[in-house]
Amino acid sequence: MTLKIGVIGTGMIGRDHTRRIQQVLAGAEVVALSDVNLASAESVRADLAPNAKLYETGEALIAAPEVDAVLVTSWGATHEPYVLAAVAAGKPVFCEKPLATTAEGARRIVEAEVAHGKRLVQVGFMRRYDAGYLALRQAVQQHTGAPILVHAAHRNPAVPEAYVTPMAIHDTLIHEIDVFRWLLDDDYVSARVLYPRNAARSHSKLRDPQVVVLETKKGVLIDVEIFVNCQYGYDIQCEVVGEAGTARLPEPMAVALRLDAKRQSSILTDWKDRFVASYDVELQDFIAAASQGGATGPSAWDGYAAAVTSDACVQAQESAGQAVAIELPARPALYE
Ligand SMILES: NC(=O)C1=CN([C@@H]2O[C@H](COP(=O)(O)OP(=O)(O)OC[C@H]3O[C@@H](n4cnc5c(N)ncnc54)[C@H](O)[C@@H]3O)[C@@H](O)[C@H]2O)C=CC1
Ligand SMILES: O=C1[C@@H](O)[C@H](O)[C@@H](O)[C@H](O)[C@H]1O
Repeated sequence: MTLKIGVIGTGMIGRDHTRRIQQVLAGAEVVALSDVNLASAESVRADLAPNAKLYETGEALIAAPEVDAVLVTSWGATHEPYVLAAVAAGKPVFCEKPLATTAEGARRIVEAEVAHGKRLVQVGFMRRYDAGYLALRQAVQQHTGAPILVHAAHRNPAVPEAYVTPMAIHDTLIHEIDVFRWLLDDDYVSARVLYPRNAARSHSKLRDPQVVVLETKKGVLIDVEIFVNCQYGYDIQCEVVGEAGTARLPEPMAVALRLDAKRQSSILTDWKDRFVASYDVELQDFIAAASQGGATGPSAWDGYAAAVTSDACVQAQESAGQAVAIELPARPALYE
């Protein structure tokens, strides 16, 4: 069976996911496209999916009889209504992060899915599929002993002028928020945010870098540096300190050069290249589960937990170093 997918939002990642479905992955085909900017959908159709039908609205695409499953890759604030519409239609839906821009919005999706009685939603937390993070998790489970500390960094070379302080949480830290719950099999109890002086390349609406300190239920302390104008590259770092030893996220493969009296190797600059294989595996996983009418991988509950945590982190950004409590209600049985 070929899974017939409709894509809502054909910008940077919608285009890239369409490319992987059409050219890299097996078992699926993009049959429908929609974007508020129809010219963008038209261009993706011309370049990648000539047989796809264009829809003026995401709602019409979700309702279309030829669409078996939906990809939501539009702007974050538009995700919630599309995911709710897909769940109401009983269609599996892959939603890029964030699941919703507020915890209440994500909670509404959890409630709709629980009422439906079966998982339909996968959230685009692709790091869970990254070979490096999978190896790190195995090392933590088998070798380091119980984790005590995590030191991490999320560095982007540069961001556009429109990127402001809370986006460091909603847009960027959200990946760490999810991956550390998964890596440590734990949940958060509090968040703090600390600021050094602003980097010279920043501006009045962006505190950069910043350090987020998360504490977990099991007592692990996690410090994450977010530095989105670090200039030198796209650099994701993570070290877990356990009772018996430490484990570090592997560096992406890079040729080791000895040249001009220096040892050197390149650092990536684009998140698309850093996680290219993980995006492939997460979407192949979606195709497999959606072909059976369901969903797997990062769930709506994970999207909700991330939204609750990111709301607390944004509050902590405004609380001058004070800890902000993080509390989740009981996890519904659907997500056990
Ligand atoms: N997992 C990951 O590593 C990444 C995830 N993302 C997430 O993917 C989403 C899209 O990001 P980008 O592709 O970078 O943004 P983008 O701005 O390049 O593309 C978004 C597209 O959505 C369209 N759009 C906006 N509102 C819409 C609506 N109501 N209905 C239909 N289309 C609408 C826009 O016209 C645009 O073409 C965001 O939620 C972002 O956080 C983005 C980059 C990486
Ligand atoms: O999701 C992503 C972007 O939206 C975000 O802006 C970047 O900071 C992240 O590294 C990337 O993975």
